[in-house]
Amino acid sequence: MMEEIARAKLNLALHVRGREPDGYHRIETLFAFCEHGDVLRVDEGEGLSLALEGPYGGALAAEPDNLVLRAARALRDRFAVRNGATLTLDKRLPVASGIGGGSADAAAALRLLTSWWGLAASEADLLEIARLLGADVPACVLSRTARGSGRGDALVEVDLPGLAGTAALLVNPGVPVPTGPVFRAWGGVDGGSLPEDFRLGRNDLQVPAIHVAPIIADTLAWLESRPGATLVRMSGSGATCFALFEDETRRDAAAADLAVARPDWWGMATRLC
Ligand SMILES: C[C@@](CO)(OP(=O)(O)O)[C@H](O)COP(=O)(O)OP(=O)(O)OC[C@H]1O[C@@H](n2ccc(N)nc2=O)[C@H](O)[C@@H]1O
Ligand SMILES: Nc1ncnc2c1ncn2[C@@H]1O[C@H](COP(=O)(O)OP(=O)(O)O)[C@@H](O)[C@H]1O
Repeated sequence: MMEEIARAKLNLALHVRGREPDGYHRIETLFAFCEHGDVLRVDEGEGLSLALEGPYGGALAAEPDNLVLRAARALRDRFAVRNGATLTLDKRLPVASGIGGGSADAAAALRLLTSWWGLAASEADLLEIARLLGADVPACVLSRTARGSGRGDALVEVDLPGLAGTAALLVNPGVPVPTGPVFRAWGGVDGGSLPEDFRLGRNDLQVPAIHVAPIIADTLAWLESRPGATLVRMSGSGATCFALFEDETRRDAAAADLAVARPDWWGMATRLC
């Protein structure tokens, strides 16, 4: 048995620069990754199979073509693999929530099966396969801090001193928000490029996402009122919002408050990688 973590992805800032004729959007974003996420395990088996467990496994039970299996098949076909794999996904991240759960799972499958099958696949090979699976999947293959442009799949790794280890609290108000409709609700006005300091940036999908799911505004307001929060923003197309904290003590206090004040919301106390 081998296992791989599918780290939650955060967009520390996300600027939408324009809409392409094919309906996709040009974005500039800063990707960062959390210490925690879903967990994918592999064991021996005939053919490819996937079992789901964990708090959000049920939410994916009806998914006809899980991204994990799509990634596994793409890798198997590319490298003419004859062996099978029995996969188990411990789904801890809420589905369709702006933290790339599905993308991170697909990326974890590529990394895990490369080791499990002993393939001579380079990171560049995995990035190429990832691009076909979704705009966010290449960033999740790296799972390292990076600036993304184009569709979010042209990546440049960045080293931001002091970012690793930053205490963070992720909060989701329990409403699944599909990505396509949020991009389509974007107002079409280019607010300018992503500044070097992501704290001075924005998430341009915040306003359209609040339009789709108004409870996101309450989530942001709740996080903003937490002592010690230094930055509060929505991630991706929502609805998950995050707060970065001065220290873990105040992050933990906020997480404890959440469990009491909003027991029906999902929260994850973590640190940036
Ligand atoms: C918004 C972001 C920010 O990181 O994250 P999530 O909210 O999904 O986590 C990503 O751009 C999402 O990437 P991903 O979820 O892989 O998107 P895809 O499956 O490729 O596309 C889903 C839909 O989103 C829209 N889309 C996606 C990326 C992009 N640059 N422009 C778009 O317009 C398209 O309508 C597309 O049909
Ligand atoms: N392993 C998976 N985890 C989550 N979603 C998946 C998975 N496989 C397929 N999907 C589909 O992909 C959609 C987007 O998922 P996800 O990547 O979690 O969105 P987001 O990036 O906004 O969090 C889901 O609504 C679901 O239908």
